Amino acid sequence: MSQQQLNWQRAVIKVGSALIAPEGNGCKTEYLLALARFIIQSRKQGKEIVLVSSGSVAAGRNSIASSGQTSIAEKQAMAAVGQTRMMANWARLFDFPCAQILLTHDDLGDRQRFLNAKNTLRELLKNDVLPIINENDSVVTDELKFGDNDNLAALVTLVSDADTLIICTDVDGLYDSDPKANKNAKLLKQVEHISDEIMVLAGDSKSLVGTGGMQSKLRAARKACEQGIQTLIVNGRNSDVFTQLAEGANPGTLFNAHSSRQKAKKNWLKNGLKTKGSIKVDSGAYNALVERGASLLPAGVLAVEGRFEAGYAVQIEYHDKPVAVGLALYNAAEIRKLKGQKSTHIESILGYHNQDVVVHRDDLVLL
Ligand SMILES: Nc1ncnc2c1ncn2[C@@H]1O[C@H](COP(=O)(O)OP(=O)(O)O)[C@@H](O)[C@H]1O
Ligand SMILES: N[C@@H](CCC(=O)OP(=O)(O)O)C(=O)O
Repeated sequence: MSQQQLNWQRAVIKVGSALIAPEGNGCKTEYLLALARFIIQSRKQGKEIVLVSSGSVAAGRNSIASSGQTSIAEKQAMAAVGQTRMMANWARLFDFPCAQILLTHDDLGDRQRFLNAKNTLRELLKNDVLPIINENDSVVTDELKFGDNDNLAALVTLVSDADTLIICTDVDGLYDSDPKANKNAKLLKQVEHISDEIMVLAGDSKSLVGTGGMQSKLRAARKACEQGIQTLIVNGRNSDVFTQLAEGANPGTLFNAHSSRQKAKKNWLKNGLKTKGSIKVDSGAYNALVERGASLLPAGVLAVEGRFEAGYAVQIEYHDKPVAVGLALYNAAEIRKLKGQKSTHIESILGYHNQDVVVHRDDLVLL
């Protein structure tokens, strides 16, 4: 076992169909109890968790007639039945509320919807609700698909601003070859860098009900690690895994983040999204951002330059010097109207009220 103590504050936990519906036709709680205990315990310690749960198709399979190969329409109908069952299965394990979010690729590609998903998650976590996310299987077509929930989970770490991704599956982690095909396969405890040599270790076999296989888990891990998010692949069928996770140990394969979260976020905000304008702030706002790591309130805004929509990256300037980049929660014209105003006046000025702040501290990095 690795000696490295795991440190995390907000994790996305991805649970594969193999754990929700191990026989491929209907939900079970057998493999979810230890994970649920871990979630409850972690939340009590003040940590935050977002679940990405597969299993809707497998959970609904026994209610939709299908002869031979299942058609897309049949699968989508299975997902429609199974999604509510899967949610009910989770909800009975917790005495706090669970919330369902169903996403398509299109949702996260659109700035406004990306921002809405971000804001919703933030509110849910603030209210101690457990968000449970799946792909909106009943409506997606191939072009709009994430493809698999490992990929979806990697994107959700970005939307939810998590620091850790934990992928729970039915094997102990990444082996040097498929453990189901080779009984001498060796488990890799830690991977510093997901190189092409590491990528080819994953075979293309899947569990009875899985979609992505190990290859998609490695692609997801690589995506997350590049964004500064450490990733673990663990065996969710083994209850001892969650005892170890709770102790800060690595019970599977740990993929180290390639850079710091802050550095990756800065790169994403500056280069990935490209800043579209700037917001000039007063000394009070400057001090709040720099010294207290606070969000930017409308009261501290002096001027706005450029044209941008909500969800775009903007530069924040003090005395004409760039001090931070962040995601704007309102568009340029709206922020012009809000400049110097109290947050309590947002509703009367704009006619609606989304957030109290113009840029949230979670979506802001200092330069
Ligand atoms: N190198 C490897 N190490 C571990 N598992 C592998 C490897 N290559 C292929 N696999 C297969 O990947 C499967 C897990 O993927 P998948 O069936 O999609 O699970 P899930 O339903 O949890 O997403 C394992 O059951 C295993 O057979
Ligand atoms: N969205 C689909 C699962 C897709 C998927 O990637 O499944 P899995 O490989 O079991 O994580 C469902 O809920 O059935």
